[in-house]
Amino acid sequence: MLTAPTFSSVEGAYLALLRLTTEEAEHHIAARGNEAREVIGVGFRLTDPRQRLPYLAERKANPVFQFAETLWYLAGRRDLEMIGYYAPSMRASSTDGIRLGGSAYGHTLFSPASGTKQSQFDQVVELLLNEPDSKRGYLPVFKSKELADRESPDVACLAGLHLLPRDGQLHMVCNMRANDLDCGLLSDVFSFTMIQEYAAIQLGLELGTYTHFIGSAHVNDRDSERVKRVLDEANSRPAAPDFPFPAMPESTEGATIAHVLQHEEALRTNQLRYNAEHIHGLGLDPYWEQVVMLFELYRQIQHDQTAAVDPGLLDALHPGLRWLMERKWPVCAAAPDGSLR
Ligand SMILES: O=c1ccn([C@H]2C[C@H](O)[C@@H](COP(=O)(O)O)O2)c(=O)[nH]1
Repeated sequence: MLTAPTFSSVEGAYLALLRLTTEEAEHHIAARGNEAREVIGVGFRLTDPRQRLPYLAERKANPVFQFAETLWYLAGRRDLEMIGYYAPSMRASSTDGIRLGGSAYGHTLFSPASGTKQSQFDQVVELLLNEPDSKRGYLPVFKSKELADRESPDVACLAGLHLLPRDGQLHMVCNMRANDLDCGLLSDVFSFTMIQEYAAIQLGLELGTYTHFIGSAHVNDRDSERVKRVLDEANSRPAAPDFPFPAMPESTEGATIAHVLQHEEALRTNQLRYNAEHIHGLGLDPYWEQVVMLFELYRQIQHDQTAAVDPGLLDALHPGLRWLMERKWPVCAAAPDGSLR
């Protein structure tokens, strides 16, 4: 078979790549001081790109960051202020403490390029509405000018995203020059499949397959202990948790993203606090209400000195998101008096 191996969710692909790098690494590299085991030229296909979260207690995926990064991309942003609140480690990638560079993929994709009114994304959507069979719906992200600065801490790892409407479905092929399999892959696949689903809605198409190709697939040596624990968990658990991820509502458009981000900012800056009832009254689709609930829970974790988060919010959360929140932050798994439930 010459197409990439197929998986029904990102978790299967993630585990297969971790096993490959652990057992059959081709190279040992030390680029920019990061020692890593590497395999070159790998890929996989997801038949259901909505199944974009891994349910592995040892991995502790952070759904708050995943949605924050996706919205940051979809809004075409590159400010450190927003994304640094959810991922303090990204501060090190900014040269001026204000903006991100190559890794602000959304800025490249969703904000108008200089001298134009349309973003690359809007141009590709227009192209594909006119000629769905087109092979030109490519969104380049890595820029040749990034090669000029050898000291840059932030060079795009995403080479580009290719949108392919075929038989009523929107397929996407992603090309990455490099992917950190333990730290980068999961958040990249989450955000890129969200961009794919958003694009499918704008084109009036069903969601198709997602194919991911990587030039340098690697695991840093400093992460190898965690990778071992993740693989041990996957090998020893009786069954993988199964929490199907819902579809993005068809009403989703740029204004929806802007609306969710208004609430995001108010919560990030601790100007508002919500309970589940407030969130149900915001006029958002239940899908996007879930995202505001995640931001409110994160506000409680960051800004309130609380022994336990609001149990009403946890009860209103999608069971898969709740499962992840409880494993990521002990304060989400605590009873109101702070003891473990
Ligand atoms: O979206 C991203 C951005 C970065 N990385 C990882 C890949 C590399 O481990 C590192 C970038 O290092 P350089 O290749 O730029 O040295 O970050 C990803 O996996 N995904």
